[in-house]
Amino acid sequence: MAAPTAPRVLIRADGVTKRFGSFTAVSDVSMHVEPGEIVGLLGANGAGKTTLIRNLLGLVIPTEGRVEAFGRTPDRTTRQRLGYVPQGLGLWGTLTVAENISFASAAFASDPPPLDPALTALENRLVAEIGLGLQRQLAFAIALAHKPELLVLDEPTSGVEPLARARLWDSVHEQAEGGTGVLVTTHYMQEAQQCDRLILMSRGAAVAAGSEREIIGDTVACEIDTDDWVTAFAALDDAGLPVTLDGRRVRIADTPPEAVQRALSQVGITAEVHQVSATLEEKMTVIDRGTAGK
Ligand SMILES: Nc1ncnc2c1ncn2[C@@H]1O[C@H](COP(=O)(O)OP(=O)(O)OP(=O)(O)O)[C@@H](O)[C@H]1O
Repeated sequence: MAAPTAPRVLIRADGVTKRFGSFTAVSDVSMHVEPGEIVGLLGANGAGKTTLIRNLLGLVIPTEGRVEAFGRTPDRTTRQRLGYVPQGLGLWGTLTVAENISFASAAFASDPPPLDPALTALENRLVAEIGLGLQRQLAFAIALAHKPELLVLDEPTSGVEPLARARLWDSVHEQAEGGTGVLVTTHYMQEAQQCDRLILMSRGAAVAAGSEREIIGDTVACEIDTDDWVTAFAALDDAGLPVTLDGRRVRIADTPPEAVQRALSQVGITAEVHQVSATLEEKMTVIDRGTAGK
């Protein structure tokens, strides 16, 4: 019987560290993306997501470790096989919509992408003069025009209104269903559910990986039932506990109920405290607190 073949890896980082002077922006990160999967790179601002992507694309050279795109060191030929939408979108503001498309089609030897009628109507307008939402749509259409095997999207939904955000995720899923691998960064933890696999970054390091469920593991949070949620929140915050608000419900991750009750009793609040599974956001807070000062 033939040995099973290893899944084809589109892009891979192996022990990648990137330093800028004495500052370590990415610390010993290993990860990969396979065809047809959506891998989410999650982390707060400054966690190192963009720097990792820039290493993977060959735009900066790792200080240590190795990156591979389509089985080789990233270069101009590997760039032809991927679609990249950077945070700044990578469009030419002083060229028209049509000129941006021609430029990209010439660079990638591809046909012009099909455009939404709203964009077609603005073909002769300078990109700098059209709204950010349409600019994002254009950047996305251009990134897909040459039918990339891998799509790399850096914060594609940042500042995007909810409907456009949902449409964008639909397009991402459509690409993945067609076999394209997707690497997407976001600092919106709610978007984790859109991904097949997550990598959490904190202060340059990949601190957790897996599905949302796997990453949360058995971390729990306390939920407090009280009408005086303002006082409760302030008291728990003053006690240095990782307190968050879910609507008007006060939650504290990774803290024993007794410690919560103690902090509440200091301000004269007696409330029921239930333990529930932590959210991904809470898990991230717990991890961030754990890595603070390291
Ligand atoms: N060229 C550079 N020189 C010095 N420091 C840099 C450089 N590029 C990035 N950094 C620093 O590296 C850290 C990680 O930045 P990076 O942009 O990778 O984070 P991020 O997770 O993508 O966050 P954001 O969502 O805000 O872009 C930041 O502290 C940033 O200031």
